[in-house]
Amino acid sequence: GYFGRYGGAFVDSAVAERLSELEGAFQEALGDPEFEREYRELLRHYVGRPSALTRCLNLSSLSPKGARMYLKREDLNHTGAHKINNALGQGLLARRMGKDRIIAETGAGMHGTACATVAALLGLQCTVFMGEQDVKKQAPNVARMRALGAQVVSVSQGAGTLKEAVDAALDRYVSDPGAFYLLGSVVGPHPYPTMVRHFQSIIGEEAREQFLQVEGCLPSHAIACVGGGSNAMGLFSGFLGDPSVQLVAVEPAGLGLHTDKHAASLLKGREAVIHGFRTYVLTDHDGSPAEVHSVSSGLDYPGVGPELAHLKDLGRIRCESVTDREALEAFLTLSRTEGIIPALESSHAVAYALKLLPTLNEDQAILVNLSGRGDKDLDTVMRELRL
Ligand SMILES: CC/C=C(/N=C/c1c(COP(=O)(O)O)cnc(C)c1O)C(=O)O
Repeated sequence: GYFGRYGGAFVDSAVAERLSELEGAFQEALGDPEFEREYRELLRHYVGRPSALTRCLNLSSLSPKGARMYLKREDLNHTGAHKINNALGQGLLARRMGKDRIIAETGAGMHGTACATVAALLGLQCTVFMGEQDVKKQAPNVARMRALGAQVVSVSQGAGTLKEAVDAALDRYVSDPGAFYLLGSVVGPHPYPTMVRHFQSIIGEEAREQFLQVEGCLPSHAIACVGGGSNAMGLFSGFLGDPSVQLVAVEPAGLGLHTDKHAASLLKGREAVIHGFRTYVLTDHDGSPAEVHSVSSGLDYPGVGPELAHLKDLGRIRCESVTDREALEAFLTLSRTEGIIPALESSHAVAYALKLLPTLNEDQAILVNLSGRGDKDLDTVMRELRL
């Protein structure tokens, strides 16, 4: 369960026992054609895959030398983000293991909504832990989770954001041995980073085929925002074998990397253990996870996936960042130029792409993961931009 020096499972023996049972069930499911068939059938007929690859015709015209920009439309999936790809896969695994209740963490509420959706579909009980700050900031998703029958537990500890939601979910996992923890990103103890990457790899598999079909060549850059790293690993996994494709991980610079109000774990973190795995962590003076900040709840996390940490050390991915302000501006630019309202998380990838596009020439085309839709963020954007 290691990616170079990162990953592993730093948990007590009782939890280690359950994680190895989980890994066994996952490996068995991978070997069962029936599991794969049912997963792929639901991706098609329930999630609505393959998700579109949309060319930004108007934005592309902004690039003086004719470079083109494409969006992988994970915002068009059922529930409005990439999170459903993973929630569905793990939900099927939970049912296969005979579990009747799932627990989850959420920040933006997209993973929580995906879990509540899959629980309704598969007849499972669902409890979602959510920081009280995010309960306020992503209220539309709290209503959606409750409408879908999930119990949403507000977490008041600490900053009341994603880190505390994960803490609370892990506590419940320990105290309730019958619960299945449906973890929402490529983080946490082994096998979660491997399992979540597997269930998100459909993104890169489709995008590579679609891009070759429409452009007749590979993208010069594949760009994704990074919170825990699951939409990025999903996209990147389709191109790891193509060294000509520059993989760009875009982190939240919040109020600036020179402040402590950001969540750029890859760019500014140091090696440490968080939530049972070793990775780049933003820590405070005593080495514990620092309080972090991003305008987008889904990127507001002090850790990052171990595979991304390893790919950074290998030099296989480029780590970039954009500020809250740049993400908010990109939210409006995409909405008003292409008629597509992106999630604030995804707006970080769009903001970087908009800076990159003018520097490219007519034989280059870039691919941006539009990881989710921005309805949940409208109040925040209207307030922050005084619209
Ligand atoms: C699992 C906690 C993260 C959540 N969301 C993260 C997120 C992210 C960042 O998560 P990763 O892809 O795992 O880095 C990107 N795009 C959208 C639309 C997101 O909602 C959530 O609770 O919905």
